[in-house]
Amino acid sequence: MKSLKNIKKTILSNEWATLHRIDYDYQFKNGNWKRLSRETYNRGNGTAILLFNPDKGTVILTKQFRMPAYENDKNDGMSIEACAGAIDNNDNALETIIRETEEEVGYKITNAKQVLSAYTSPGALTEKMYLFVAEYSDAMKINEGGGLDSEDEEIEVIELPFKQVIEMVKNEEIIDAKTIMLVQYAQINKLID
Ligand SMILES: Nc1nc2c(ncn2[C@@H]2O[C@H](COP(=O)(O)OP(=O)(O)O[C@H]3O[C@H](CO)[C@@H](O)[C@H](O)[C@@H]3O)[C@@H](O)[C@H]2O)c(=O)[nH]1
Ligand SMILES: [Mg+2]
Repeated sequence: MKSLKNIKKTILSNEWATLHRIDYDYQFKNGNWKRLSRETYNRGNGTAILLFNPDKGTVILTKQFRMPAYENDKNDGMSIEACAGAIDNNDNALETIIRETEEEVGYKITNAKQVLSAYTSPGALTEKMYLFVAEYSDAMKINEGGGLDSEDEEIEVIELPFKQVIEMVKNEEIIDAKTIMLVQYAQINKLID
């Protein structure tokens, strides 16, 4: 454990999620102590899943408007991503991703496997993401997906050849980190030929 003491947390904002300022004494390798301050944004942990069909050579992705991406790029703000959802307080990652898969893309899966976990932005976010893969088939489709109206979600479900998705990562049409990690996991582990 790093040498840390006198940790003081102050809430700067507490609406949808919580932004803290954390002040702490930190000991450098040379033995000197210094009081430092970092802001941390806490919206809980998250899950994402790459659904793949080895017979068809396809994967299921989503497309939706993301305000933070719009704010940064000032283009249309549309983001192509693996199906993903935040983990509610009393749920675990597996329960969450099964529910999100049903709500967002309309597939009932039973075989999700966690393959990676990742801090998505450890300099600013407390969020750790649990990344899954699962095989899907047309028979598992139980609704249209699209997300919850009650949460104002408007999610387009897209089924694409995996080869095309690899090109979309290369040409930067897909620039969402969790999605790139999952696509590259699938490539490295040859989930689809
Ligand atoms: N009012 C309000 N609603 C919000 C806010 N932020 C998110 N929401 C809403 O909360 C819901 C969250 O949907 P989820 O499907 O659970 O999460 P997500 O937005 O897909 O996020 C997933 O991917 C993120 C990006 O990679 C991850 O950060 C996150 O943990 C999760 O895995 C969405 O309806 C979204 O519009 C906010 O600041 N204010
Ligand atoms: Mg989502």
